[in-house]
Amino acid sequence: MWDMAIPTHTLNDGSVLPAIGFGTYPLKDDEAVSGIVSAIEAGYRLLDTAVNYGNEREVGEAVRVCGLPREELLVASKIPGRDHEYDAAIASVHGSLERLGLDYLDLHFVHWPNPSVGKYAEAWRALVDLREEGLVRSIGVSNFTAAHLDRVIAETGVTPAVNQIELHPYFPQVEMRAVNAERGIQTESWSPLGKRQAPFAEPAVADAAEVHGVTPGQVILRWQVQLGSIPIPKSAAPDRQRANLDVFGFELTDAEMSAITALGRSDGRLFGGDPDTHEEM
Ligand SMILES: NC(=O)C1=CN([C@@H]2O[C@H](COP(=O)(O)OP(=O)(O)OC[C@H]3O[C@@H](n4cnc5c(N)ncnc54)[C@H](OP(=O)(O)O)[C@@H]3O)[C@@H](O)[C@H]2O)C=CC1
Ligand SMILES: O=C(O)C(=O)[C@@H](O)[C@H](O)C(=O)CO
Repeated sequence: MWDMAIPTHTLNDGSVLPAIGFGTYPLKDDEAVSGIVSAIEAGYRLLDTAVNYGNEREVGEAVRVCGLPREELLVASKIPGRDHEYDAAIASVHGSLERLGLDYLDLHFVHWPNPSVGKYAEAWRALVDLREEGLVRSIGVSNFTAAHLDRVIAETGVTPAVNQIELHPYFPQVEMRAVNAERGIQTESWSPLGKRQAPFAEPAVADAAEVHGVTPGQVILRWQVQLGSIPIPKSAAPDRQRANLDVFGFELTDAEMSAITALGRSDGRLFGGDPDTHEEM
């Protein structure tokens, strides 16, 4: 599908995702279109957006002007918390398609469970039906715990293909990665570099960077790849976009992997986004 030497993961529905994707938040307007086009030129094929990022139009525009056929790109978006009721969720996905200017999505997520509202299983049922219709190729969830996953599986008999969760060295998600793997769900990592609090100076990261002759960012993304999760780093800068993709030419040792995972801490979440309590409408 894509010509670069990027490994792939086959999902539980048979679809294939590249081992790394491109995060588009908070890119907007012209910076978003040019930034996404340069990411595609660098070799990214999986583009991650959401209704709440307010940039679906820009993502669609980048897909149209980048010069690649639509089918070589994988576009993912997300249903916001305010649209969890079944009909609203269906309308939300149609709205995403309209803003993107696309006739199908490759992947669509329930963005957050918002358990106090308690309707995430309705949004999931809507995605199951939209996949049947062919409007969405693969369906996933984001920020779901084991209990949220088990509820949607029990209610629909359909297991999400992907669970996109916060995952970076300060929050390595050992337990949730196992929860996903036990259910045959592919993990994706949001804020894979740790956003602006990136742990680039941590000795576990900096020392590995020196040993392998790469940057700290590349070490963290390689750690993500070796964990088996799909990171979706965001960068507006073409040089960092290229560097972030260039993580398939070296391998971290078991000791280096463990030392980075050991940076995890109980208060490691970036903004306290605990899926059991965080409300994102
Ligand atoms: N499902 C969910 O709830 C969530 C999903 N997401 C998704 O995850 C994506 C990525 O997460 P995000 O929060 O952006 O965090 P990232 O961990 O991807 O970090 C992005 C930040 O790091 C900088 N950066 C990128 N590459 C490098 C590098 N090699 N060296 C130094 N700095 C670098 C970027 O700046 P610059 O642009 O200047 O390079 C930017 O400030 C989002 O874009 C979004 O698609 C994010 C949060 C929640
Ligand atoms: O970016 C996303 O996908 C989110 O879900 C937001 O929570 C985002 O990370 C944010 O705005 C954090 O303050």
